[in-house]
Amino acid sequence: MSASIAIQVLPQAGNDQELCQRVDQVIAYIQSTGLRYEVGPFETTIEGEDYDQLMDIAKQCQHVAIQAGAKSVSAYIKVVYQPEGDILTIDQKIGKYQGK
Ligand SMILES: Cc1ncc(C[n+]2csc(CCO)c2C)c(N)n1
Repeated sequence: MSASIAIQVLPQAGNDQELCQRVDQVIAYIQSTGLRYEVGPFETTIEGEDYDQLMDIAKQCQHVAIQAGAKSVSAYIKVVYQPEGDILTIDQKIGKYQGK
């Protein structure tokens, strides 16, 4: 595995329900990419072999939040990248905590 990103998207919203609806649309977009991902209460982690693809997905998440009705959106993004492709995977990091 070459890269992983964790992205927290915070769309502007009038209440928690609106916030959740907008974050849900961002997560649906992430699901549609077909990459391995893990949703958490603060952020979603995505991993893949193509660093540029992951960065494009991170960018597109902002557009999806705006399309979902947010007037503005903040995002906090963490990145791990290793061109040789030997990073720890999501499963290697947290599988042991999920009873896998
Ligand atoms: C990309 C991204 N993934 C997860 C969260 C955390 N989060 C906030 S609200 C919510 C539930 C939506 O129904 C979740 C999972 C986030 N902020 N941004």
